[in-house]
Amino acid sequence: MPDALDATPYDALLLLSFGGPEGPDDVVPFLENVTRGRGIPKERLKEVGQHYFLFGGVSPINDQNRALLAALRKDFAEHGLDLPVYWGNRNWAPYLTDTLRDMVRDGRRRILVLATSAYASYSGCRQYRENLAEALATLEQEGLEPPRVDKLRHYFNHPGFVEPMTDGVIEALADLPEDVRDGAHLAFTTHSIPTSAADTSGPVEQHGDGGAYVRQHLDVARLIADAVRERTGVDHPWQLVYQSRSGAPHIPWLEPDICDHLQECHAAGVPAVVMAPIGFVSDHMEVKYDLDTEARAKAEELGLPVRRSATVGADPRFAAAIRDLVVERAAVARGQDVTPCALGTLGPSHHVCPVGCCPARQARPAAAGADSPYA
Ligand SMILES: CC1=C(CCC(=O)O)c2cc3nc(cc4[nH]c(cc5[nH]c(cc1n2)c(C)c5CCC(=O)O)c(CCC(=O)O)c4C)C(CCC(=O)O)=C3C
Ligand SMILES: [Fe+2]
Repeated sequence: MPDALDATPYDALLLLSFGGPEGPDDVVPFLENVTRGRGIPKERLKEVGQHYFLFGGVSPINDQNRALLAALRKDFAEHGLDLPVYWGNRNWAPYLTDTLRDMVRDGRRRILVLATSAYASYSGCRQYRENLAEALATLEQEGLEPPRVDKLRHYFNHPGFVEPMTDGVIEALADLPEDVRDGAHLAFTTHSIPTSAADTSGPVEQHGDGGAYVRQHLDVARLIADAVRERTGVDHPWQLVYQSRSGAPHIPWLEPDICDHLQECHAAGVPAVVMAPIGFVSDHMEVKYDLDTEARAKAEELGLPVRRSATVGADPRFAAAIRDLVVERAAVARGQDVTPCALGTLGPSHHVCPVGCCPARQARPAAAGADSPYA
C-alpha cells in the first residue's frame, strides 16, 4: 500500500453528469427535463427522441458513468486516497438534488465536483454550476445546511484525457484498409453550440473568436495530431468540426457539421477519414447516433471509408488523472503550492471559475465559482 494521499479538506467527490433515459418510457420525460425553457423546436425534439428509441430508449451514458464510478473507486483504493465517490445527474435519476441530500445526511461538508465535460462553455460548465446552486437552494429550503461545493478544473489538456484518445486515433487508423490509411484525414468532432455561446466561453479575457471552447478543442486536436505523427511517422491533415446541432435554424451555431465535412473530404479526393469525438468523455448518444449511425451512413453513401476512434470512458489513465486533480485541488484548498499538470499551449485551467465565465443568456445563481452565493 503506498502512502495515503491527502484529500483534506474535502470529504467526498461528486461525479456530476447529464443523465439519460434507461428505457422507452423515460425518453419523453427526459427530453422534457433537458429542454425545459431552452426553446428547442418541437420537430428537433421528435427527431432526438427517435435516436433514443432506435436504441431501445436507453442512453449509453448511465452505464458509462457506472463504469467510471467503479474505475475511480478502484483507483482511489489502490492509491490510498480515502475519498467516497457519489454520482448525481442534471436530467435523470440519480438526480443531483437527491444525491446531494444523501451526501449531507452522510455528513459530507466539503464536496469536490467532477463534471463529465472536459471543456469550458455554458452547457459544459456554468449550467452544471447553476444546477448545483438550485440543488443547494432546495436543501436549504428543506432545512438542511448546504455543504460547500468546489468544481475540479477543466481537464481537456490533462495527459490522462489526451493520451487515451491518441491511442484511440492510432487504433482507428490501423483498422482502415492499408491502401487508404496513410492518406486518411482526422476529423476531430465536438458538440456544436451557438457561436454566441462559444464566443463568451471561458473567462472574460478569453472571449471572442470562438472563445475558450474552440481554442481548447483546437489545442487538444493539435496535441493528438502531433502525437499521431510522432508515433506513426505519417502527417495526417486534420480539422476541428462539429456535430449534434440543435436550436432554431436562424441562430448561428459552430460549423462545419461532420456530415458536410465528410462530403467535402470526398469531393476533394480524401481517401478515408477518422472521426475522433474529442468533445465527449464517453460514448454518449451523440457519439452512438450522430457519428456511428448518421455520419457513418453518410460516409457509406459517399463510398468514403471512415472509422470512429474511442472516447476516454473509464480508461484507468483517466481515473488516475482525476485522482491527480483531486489531490492537486485539495493542496490548493490547504494553501499549498502545486504544479498543475497540463499539455499543449494553453496551460492549466483556473481552479475557480471567475466572475463572467461562460455567462448564461439570463443570469441565474451558480455555485462553485467566484460569483457563487454559497461559501
Ligand atoms: C456542449 C454540450 C455538451 C458536452 C458537455 C457535456 O457533456 O455536458 C452536451 C452534452 C450532452 N447533451 C446531451 C443530450 C442533449 N443535449 C441537448 C441539447 C443541447 N446540448 C447542447 C450542448 C452540449 N450538450 C446545447 C447547446 C443544446 C441545445 C439546448 C440548450 O441550449 O440546452 C438535447 C435536446 C435535444 C437536442 O436539441 O439535441 C439533448 C437530448 C447528452 C446526453 C447524451 C446521452 O444520452 O448519451 C449529453 C452528454
Ligand atoms: Fe447536449
